[in-house]
Parts: sequence; C-alpha cells; structure tokens
Amino acid sequence: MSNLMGERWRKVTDGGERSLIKAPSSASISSQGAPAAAAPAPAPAAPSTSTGDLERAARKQFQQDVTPGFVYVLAAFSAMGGFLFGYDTGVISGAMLLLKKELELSALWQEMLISSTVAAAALSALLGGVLNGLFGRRVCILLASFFFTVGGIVLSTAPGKEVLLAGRLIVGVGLGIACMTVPVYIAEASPPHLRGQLVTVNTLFITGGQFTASLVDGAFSYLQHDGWRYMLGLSVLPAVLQFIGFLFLPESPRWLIQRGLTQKARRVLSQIRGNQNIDEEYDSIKNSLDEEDSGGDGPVIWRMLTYPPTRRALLVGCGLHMFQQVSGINTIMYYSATILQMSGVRDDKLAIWLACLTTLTNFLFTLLGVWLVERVGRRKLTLGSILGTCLSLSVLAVGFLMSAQHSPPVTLHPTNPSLANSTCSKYQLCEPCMLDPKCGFCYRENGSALLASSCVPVNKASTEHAAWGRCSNSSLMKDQTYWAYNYCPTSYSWLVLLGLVLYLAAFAPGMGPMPWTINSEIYPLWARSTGNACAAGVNWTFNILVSLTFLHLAQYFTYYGAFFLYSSMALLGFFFIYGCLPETKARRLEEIEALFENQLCSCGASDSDEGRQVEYIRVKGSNYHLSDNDASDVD
Ligand SMILES: O[C@H]1[C@H](O)[C@@H](O)[C@H](O)[C@@H](O)[C@H]1O
Repeated sequence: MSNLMGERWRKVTDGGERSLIKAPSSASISSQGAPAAAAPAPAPAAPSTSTGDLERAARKQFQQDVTPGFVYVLAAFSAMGGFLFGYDTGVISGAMLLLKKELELSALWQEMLISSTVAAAALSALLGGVLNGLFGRRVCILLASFFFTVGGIVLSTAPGKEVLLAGRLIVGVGLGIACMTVPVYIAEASPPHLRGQLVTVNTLFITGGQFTASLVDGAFSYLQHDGWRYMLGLSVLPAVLQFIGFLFLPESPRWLIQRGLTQKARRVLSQIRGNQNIDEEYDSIKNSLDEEDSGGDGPVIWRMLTYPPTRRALLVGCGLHMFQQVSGINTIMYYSATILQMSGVRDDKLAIWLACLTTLTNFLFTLLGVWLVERVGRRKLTLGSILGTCLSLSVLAVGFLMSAQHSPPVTLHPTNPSLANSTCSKYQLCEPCMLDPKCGFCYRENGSALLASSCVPVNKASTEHAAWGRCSNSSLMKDQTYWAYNYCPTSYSWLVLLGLVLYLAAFAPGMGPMPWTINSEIYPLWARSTGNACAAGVNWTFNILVSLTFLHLAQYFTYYGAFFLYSSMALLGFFFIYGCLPETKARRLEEIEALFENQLCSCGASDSDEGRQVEYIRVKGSNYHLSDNDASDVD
C-alpha cells in the first residue's frame, strides 16, 4: 500500500491499481492538463449520504493527523524571509526623504539607492537557483539572513552614500536568495492540504513587512537627523532571529532524498509529520525521483526548456510573476501618498501616516488570501483577483480621466524674470503643468474655489517647494496657499481613492501571493530550484521595469493612460490564467508535473470539472485516492 502512494499520476492513469485508486473522469483529467489518453475509469457510483459522511470524516481525521505544530514553527521562521523582503523594499521610501536632505543626494543617487536592491535581487534570485540545488534550502536561508544582517549593519552605520549603496546591494543579494528559497522550503515541508496556506503566509509576511516599514518610516520621520539609520538598521533584528532559528531547523526532506541522504530525510520527515506514518510520503518522493524523466543531459534550464511539461510550467510560473508586476502593485503602493494628497490631505506628516493605511489594507487582504487559498483553490482565487484588479484599475483610470478633464485653469502668471525661459509659463491648465516634472501648481483655496493659481518651476533640491514665489517655502505659504507637485486639486479624488481601495482588496488576496505559492508547487523536484529562480528573476525584472517607467509613462500618456495600460495588462493576464493555469490544490507535489503534460493553455475548458478533483486521503493508516463522486473504496 505504501508503494501505491508513490505511484505518480501518470502511472495511476495507465491502468494499474484502479481498484483502490479512482481516476477522475477523462474530461477532468485532459482538460486540466493531465494525459488525455488515460484509461477509462469505472462508472462512478452515486455518493450516498453515509459514504459522503465517511469521506468527510476520513478527510478530517487525515488533516488532524498530519498537522503537528512544528510545521507552523518552521513556516513562521522561514516566512521571516518574506518579512525582510517587505521591510527592506518598503522602508527605503521614508528613509529617502531624510537621506536626500542629509546627504544632499542628487536624483541619480536617489534612483540608484532605490533600484540597486531590486537589480541585485533579480540577479541573485537566478544565482539562488544554483545555490539551492547545490547546498540545499536551509543553507540558502541561512545565507540570506546573513546577507540581511550584514546589509542592515552596513546601512545603519554608513558614513556616506557609497557605503549606503554597498549596503543596499548586500540586502538585495539576500532578498533574491530568500524570495525564491522560502516558498520552496515551506512547500516541501508542508502536508498537501496545508501547503497553499502555509506558502501564502510567506506573502502575508511580505505585506506585513511593508506595513511595519511604513509605521517605522512614520515614527522616525520626526527624527530629522539620523532617523534613516534606525529605519534601515531595524531589519537586523528579524534577520538575526531567523539566522538563529535556522541553525536549529532541518533541511527539506525532499532535497535530502534527492541528494541520497535517505536516513536523514526519514528523520526529518518523522520530525515534521509528528505522529504520522511517513512511509507513504517517503516512498512517494523516492519513487517520483526514481522515475524522474528530466529530459536528458545538460544544464537544468536547458532540460526544462526541452522537456514539454517543465517548459509549460516555467511559462506559467514566469507569466504569473510578469502579470503580477505589470498590473502595477508597486506603482500603486508608491503612488498612494500622492493619491491621498489629491484627496485633500494637505499635511505631509498626515499623508505619511495615511499611507500606512494602504500597506495595512494590502496586509489585511493578503490575510483573506491565506484563508481562501485552500477553500476556493489557487485557480479561482487568482482568476477572481486579476479580474477585480483589472476593473479597479479602470476605476482609478476613470478617476484620473475625470480629474484631467476638469483640470483647474492657471489664472495667475507671475512675472519673475527666471520664468521667461521656463516651460512652466506656457501651461494654461494644471494637468499639463503637473505632468511636466520641472513644474508644480501653486494655488490658494477659498472653500471649494481655487484662486490665484500659477504654474511655476519646482525647487531642484526638493520637490516639496517651488523654486521661488509664494510656494517656495513654508513660511510664505500663508492664507491657505498650497503647493501641488505631481497632482492637481480635483473634486474627483473620491473616485481615485475608491479605485485604490478596490485595487488593494482585489489584488492582495490572489495576485499578490498566488504567483509565489503556485511557483513553489508546479515544478518537479529536479527543476524546482531553477524554475523558482527564473520566476523570481522575472518578478524583480518587471518590478524594476514598471517602477522606472511609470513617471515617463504618465508624462507621455498621462496618468489615466498609464492606469488604462495597467488595466489592459491585467485583462491580458486574466485570459492567460484562464487558459493556462491548472488547479494544484490538495495534490501531492509529485503529482503536479502531470498537470502540464497536455498542450499549454488547455485549462480553460476544465472550469466546470474543477470540483471533480482527485485527493489523497488517509484512512486508518492507508491512503485512498478519491474522486468527489466515488467514495466507495473507503473502508
Ligand atoms: O507578492 C508581493 C506583494 O504583493 C507585495 O505587496 C509586492 O510589493 C511585491 O512586489 C509582490 O511580489
């Protein structure tokens, strides 16, 4: 019986063992990507109430059996990598406000300090694939937390911008390794029925890290001198905690078996499965490794690309990450403070605190994703999420469009000599004025009416003030005079704000976590590190591409143009996911390869059959393979 569990799906559908293992209908299999040539299943028996009850009871028993607390501890310590991911990418925006004043950073240096981490992460994620294969998941997580620790220390003690840049690069290397290793490690250690939830916890920690970073940014923004040192240095605490924790946590049992360290693998499996009999799982992994058809010789990436199932999985994995980024999450997060200013929050400090609400919303809705992932499954969750993302981006775009169409006019043309050769004097409306990065809108507000509004050059050293005139410093800005850089006062800000909230509510439960979760499951063991490394590389590459191009996009296509573009990308993503993403919920990692055996993008037809999944459940020490409409094999 234990060997039975080791049989791969392909073998199961080849005919043997069918008295105990019930294949789903061929429609279900082929439409989800598994072999269409599956042997016909015996006619399903209609479920009676008692077999249904029995099935439910068996499943409950199974789930109670296989969830020792150790798995949660292991997932929590691993997900600290996610926390550091969120913290280190989020904290820099607040730190930069102080840094640029204290170190007099040029725009180029600011750009370098922000982007260097993302670029280093993109490269080191690829390197992480090799390291994972060679040294294992545990060593890689230890290495990542080491980089996070050293990076944090370097950043908080940096005497100048060059050392800061070095610190940001070191943190980026840690990020790249952690972001691809942690989901794989958690997936490989989790029991199938909890895997989605536990891997999604990693993204919950990412958004938790972003929320914490925004709180820390708010708190230390009052400390004008050296506040940035605390902001950047605080990441050392979770990094050290994770390092110490991982000195005691075990290696992934799947990696150990792959390396031939079978005794050790058995020990680890017993440790993480508590009182469970681990024979079936051990055999399942071992058999799948023995049978592994990895497409011949050569580097792993070559074998992946020449072996159709892994090539398809790689396309799906990288596609998911690409669509996650091109639907604009990081632009929205970055731009949320400005959106809030548009909505009438004029006080800078208040805007910083309100921006915490954005990261908190992202965090809370990711929590919803953790709850939903094992209930509705990955496919439906991702589809619903990207559709909502697409619609909410359209709401945002319409909000910006309405604001642009009702843009306030320039009514005052100051006669400062330096304005003579400035482009700012040419603009008649706020909209083109704010789209020009060299100009800003200075105006007085009386109730809801705008008075004496002008378009003037921005102060080169700080975009918080105009170069000269009424808006050039805070003490001159009396009588309800305001300086708007990057936005225009508008009465449609509520629509933009609504779009922002809807966006986070739609994106965070699905498109935020699912690319990471699904990638941790869709590759066979021999291709898992490389597959995740490539997918993470794609994530960071598109992250940097989208954030670097946003302001230019806005300048050339206006804000509503940029958001309509992101919305169309999300729509494209919906069709891609609808056609190409199979459901992986509740399957053993060893079974998932079979879902990619059919032509890519043949999944859409399977929606009506999705409920008819195959699940392994364990009853009285044995494992049975149940379809939803036949529980008759349960003893
Ligand atoms: O999954 C995460 C999460 O959604 C974050 O909020 C976002 O900043 C990252 O880029 C993304 O990879």
